[in-house]
Amino acid sequence: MANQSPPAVRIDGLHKRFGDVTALRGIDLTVRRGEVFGFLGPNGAGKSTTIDCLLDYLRPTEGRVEVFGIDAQQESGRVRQRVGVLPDGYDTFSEYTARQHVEYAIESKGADDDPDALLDRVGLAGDEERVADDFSKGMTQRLMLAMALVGDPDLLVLDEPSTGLDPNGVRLMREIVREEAERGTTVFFSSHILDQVERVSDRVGILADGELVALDSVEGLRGAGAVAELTVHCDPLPAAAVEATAELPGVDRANAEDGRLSVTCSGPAKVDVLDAIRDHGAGVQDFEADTGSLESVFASYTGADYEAVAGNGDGGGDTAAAPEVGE
Ligand SMILES: Nc1ncnc2c1ncn2[C@@H]1O[C@H](COP(=O)(O)OP(=O)(O)OP(=O)(O)O)[C@@H](O)[C@H]1O
Repeated sequence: MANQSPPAVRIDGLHKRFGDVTALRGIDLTVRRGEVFGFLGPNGAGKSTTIDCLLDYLRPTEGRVEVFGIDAQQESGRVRQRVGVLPDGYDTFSEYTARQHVEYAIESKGADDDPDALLDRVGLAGDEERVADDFSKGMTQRLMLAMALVGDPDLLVLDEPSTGLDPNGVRLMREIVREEAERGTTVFFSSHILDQVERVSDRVGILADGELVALDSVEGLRGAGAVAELTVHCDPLPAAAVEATAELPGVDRANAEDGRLSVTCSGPAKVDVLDAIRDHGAGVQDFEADTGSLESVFASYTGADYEAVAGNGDGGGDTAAAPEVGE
């Protein structure tokens, strides 16, 4: 073999136009083997279009996509053999039962999975004989996930996987992503649900208006883009320390009250703040840092209002709640 380990996904100069609409404006992206990659962006940013080019459901206007070193357009059959897909929007075969759907996926891939075990894994034990047409949206999403897992794929592509899921379904989806990642599966999933992305991703790419505007770990993005709120408990707290802090680059605000210094600053300025306080004679007893959520990063890169995006009625369940703020 010429190359032992090409990345899971390599996207070079991907452009896609639909008539007058430019959906992708030159995406360059590499997804490493074994990582969980969250593809984040507001509605219409181009997430599904990118995924559709990766699976050869759409042909790029320009650019190239490779999956495990295989050209996604020239050899889409080979690519699909190694990929499990949960599409954004789906058509079930109305007269087929859940088990028949999974059996169909097993047959198409030439795999030998146990359909009932897969249905059990996605929480559909007991529903094997039911006709998929009778399924709720969330149950259909679970069924599609079972089909995506057929054949133990090397790459799982999940387009808006939380759509229609209740909080338990969202949690299950997260657990399955983690389990798959632990087994070495690469997971590429798109979402505008920040909480979902934040909890499971090794790295995140933010897409806005057809361009990749940020690419980093969740922590890296927070550090680079977010505002930090520091509360530093000091004894003593000399006025000089407060003044010096207020004048630091990256600091917006510094207020002292009852031996507590509250500072609003850019993420990277946090360390300078603590140094300056100590250098000016303050005795730092304790501090708390709220380093901001991915919400603020998302908003700063995309200009999108997270609340508007999260509350767009796609049934994100508990995911629509504000993300947990890290240390
Ligand atoms: N078949 C099509 N014909 C015309 N325009 C299209 C087509 N498919 C997508 N687009 C446009 O391309 C842009 C990107 O759409 P895409 O579906 O990739 O966004 P997305 O990030 O997946 O959005 P969402 O979060 O709403 O699913 C949008 O402006 C969309 O209207």
